[in-house]
Amino acid sequence: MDELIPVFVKIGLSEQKAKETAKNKKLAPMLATVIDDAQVGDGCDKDIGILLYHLASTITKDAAPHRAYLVNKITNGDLKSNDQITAGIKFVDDLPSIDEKAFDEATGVGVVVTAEQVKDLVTGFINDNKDNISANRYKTLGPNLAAVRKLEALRWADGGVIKKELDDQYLALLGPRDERDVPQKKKKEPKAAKKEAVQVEAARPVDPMRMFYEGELARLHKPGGNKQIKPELMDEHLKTTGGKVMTRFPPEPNGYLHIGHAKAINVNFGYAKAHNGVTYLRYDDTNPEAEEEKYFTSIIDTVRWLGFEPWKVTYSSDYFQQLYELALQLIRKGLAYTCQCTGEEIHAHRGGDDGGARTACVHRDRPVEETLDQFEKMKQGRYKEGEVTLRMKMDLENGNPQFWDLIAYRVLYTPHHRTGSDWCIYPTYDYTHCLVDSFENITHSLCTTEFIQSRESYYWLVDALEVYKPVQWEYGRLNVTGTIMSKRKILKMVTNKLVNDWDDPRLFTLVGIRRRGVPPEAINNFVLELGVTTNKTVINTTRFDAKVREHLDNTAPRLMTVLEPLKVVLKNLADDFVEDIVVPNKPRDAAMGEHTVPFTKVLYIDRADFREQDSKDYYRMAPGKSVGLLHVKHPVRCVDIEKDSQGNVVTVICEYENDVAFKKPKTYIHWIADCPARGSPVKLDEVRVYEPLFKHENPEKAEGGYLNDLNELSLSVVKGGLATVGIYDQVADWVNKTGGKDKESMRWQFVRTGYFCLDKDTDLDLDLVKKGNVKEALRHIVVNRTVTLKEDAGKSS
Ligand SMILES: Nc1ncnc2c1ncn2[C@@H]1O[C@H](COP(=O)(O)OP(=O)(O)OP(=O)(O)O)[C@@H](O)[C@H]1O
Ligand SMILES: NC(=O)CC[C@H](N)C(=O)O
Repeated sequence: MDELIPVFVKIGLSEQKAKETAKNKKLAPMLATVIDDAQVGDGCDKDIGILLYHLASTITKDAAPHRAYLVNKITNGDLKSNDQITAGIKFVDDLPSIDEKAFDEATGVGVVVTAEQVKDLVTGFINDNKDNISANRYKTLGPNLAAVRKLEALRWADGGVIKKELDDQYLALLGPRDERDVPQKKKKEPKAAKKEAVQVEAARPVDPMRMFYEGELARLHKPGGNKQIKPELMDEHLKTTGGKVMTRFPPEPNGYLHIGHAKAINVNFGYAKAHNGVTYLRYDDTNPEAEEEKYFTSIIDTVRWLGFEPWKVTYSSDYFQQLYELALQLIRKGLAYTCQCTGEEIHAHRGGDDGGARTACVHRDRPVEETLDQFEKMKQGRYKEGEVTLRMKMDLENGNPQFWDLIAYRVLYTPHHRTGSDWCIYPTYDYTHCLVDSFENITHSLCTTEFIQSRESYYWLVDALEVYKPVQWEYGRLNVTGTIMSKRKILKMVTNKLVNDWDDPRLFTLVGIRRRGVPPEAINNFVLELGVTTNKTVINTTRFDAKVREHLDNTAPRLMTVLEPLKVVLKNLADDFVEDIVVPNKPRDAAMGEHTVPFTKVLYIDRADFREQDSKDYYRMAPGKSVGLLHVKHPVRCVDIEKDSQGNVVTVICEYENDVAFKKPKTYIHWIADCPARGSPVKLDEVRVYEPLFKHENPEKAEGGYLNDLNELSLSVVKGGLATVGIYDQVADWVNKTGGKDKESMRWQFVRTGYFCLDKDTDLDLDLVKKGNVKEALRHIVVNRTVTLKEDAGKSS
């Protein structure tokens, strides 16, 4: 693509860079397209050219449909830095359509940070951290530069200006670098000790709570710092709360929680915890049509399972009377009116969609008395559903689509799960959320960024009613690709029986991943380590799996199992030969305990560990070859095979090489003794192996939508698997430690196979286990594969 070189030079790339770029098969055509979009084939300002280059080299597949939009934002001068472009790509990634205001907000369009502001903020930062900087000197410069750059107020400032300011202030505080700042050469340590030191370093946990002390969340106001329309509102608030941080997690009880909610739970409970505050679990139950008892129960269960205890459990419906009384006040203030417009009329009045202006409806100026009368009739059930609403008189001039005459109340005759038929008028989210936050003295109303535009109406309403005003702060949603998270869509899969239920382990509902064996700690660490900023986070399920694996690797006992058994006979051992072998539950971790398994003449190995045709790069069992059996002293050599009438190998005859000079085998495989006297092997009645539920990264964009994108191979059930008797000790141990109620918390690494857990369909008699008879207690064993052993699962997938 040499013909592109001069074009690339014209936009400001050096000759060298242009040549390199032209050689790059992916980047060259993308940059050419971007240049085309920008219509700068004949050249442009170098600054613009560099930005276009950054766009072309970093744009993702999912952001590509919005390429032209981003190009335009660069050429019109809205996006001025690589950082803004990166934020822009992230923002449009996977979006069907773009709201310009939200885009501008997310990318810092129009935000100017002066050198003076940089100076002030850096000075403040240095003052706050003076002790540490004075003690540790220039060693702190790198980490502090990173920390300063993360300050929300400097989000869009020039990186070079920040660095220079920090360098200057370090110099002023510490003077020039001297011998104290020369990095110490590490002393050479003996090999073994060095290895240990590295391991200790790697195992040190990062404090996942750190984001609440630094970064965007650390700069939220302190209780008492949020201005009120009347100062006495704050006095009263502080008197009630004692200055405590108060947050809330407010799910709508219309489905089960999903992994995105784990982020919301961690943010709300985590922020409060980090500041010695408290968190409400508030069921946002203002829509009786979608709510069911089972969802309420599951939500609190899941919050507790994740390790959080609500300070109080409340319901928006607790406040129906209070909300109603405030609605009367709003009407009396002339700030609400009953409206008989249809949904379409309201939509049309809103304007905006096709550039049309907003218009008031004929009901907007009806007399207060008339509204009071009609609102009373709404309450008395004298209107049909959809016939009338109560609307707030917000703002018709404003361009914010979420801030205009929003609906406050509607008529619904579905009985409410808590208030029954007491009410037939129900408040909307826009009316309820901010007021209930206010009643509960919430200090920080933390929610996801799709509510940014609702912030204006939130503040309007509390101020209009002159009640305490919390602060709303938004963080980016967690989206996981390769799955579906929306409750409505999962419900559709459940009702169409495309999955077994909400807790189907293939789903990313929290009950689903819990049943799949994922430990709550892994979920919490996963969401916290992703960080909490206003950016939307899009993560692939494989990244989640990696986190789960990491946790289980440290915590799950090992067990030898074979999913597809192949019989092995050690011909040189006596028929009644039995040796007890002690197997650690986790190698090199004595604290995890051990179990004992018999080693006998007849064994089972995994069929996948045997091949009739040997090859050079194959180290497992094959005719003539010697292979190790895990935890067994000597290797075994395959000397013969027996086949059935169809030519399938049914028995592998081996010699136990206890008589020949020991030679370390290239590999060790797992095995299980056939020793009925010791209860070995233990039958695994069902091993449920899960693969991704959908075929594509983005199931919604698949042809025919997500319902047509299901992977037929997402569940396979293996029957006839076997485990060593170690399973008995491990289950007994787990029951003793945990009580054994949550079966999925019995988790293992099945050696060389994957991570598994006990499924709730397992028949386990806890009383018998407690009486010491675990063998009889464990009657029907069902296990779920939580994750494969490695990302590229190889043979275990
Ligand atoms: N994917 C997500 N990432 C982070 N927070 C989320 C996510 N989904 C929901 N939340 C937050 O969890 C809280 C409770 O949400 P609620 O149950 O009302 O969810 P929702 O937005 O209706 O969920 P969905 O649309 O996914 O079914 C809200 O504050 C919401 O913003
Ligand atoms: N402000 C919020 O956190 C919104 C919660 C609300 N239950 C919703 O998602 O609709």
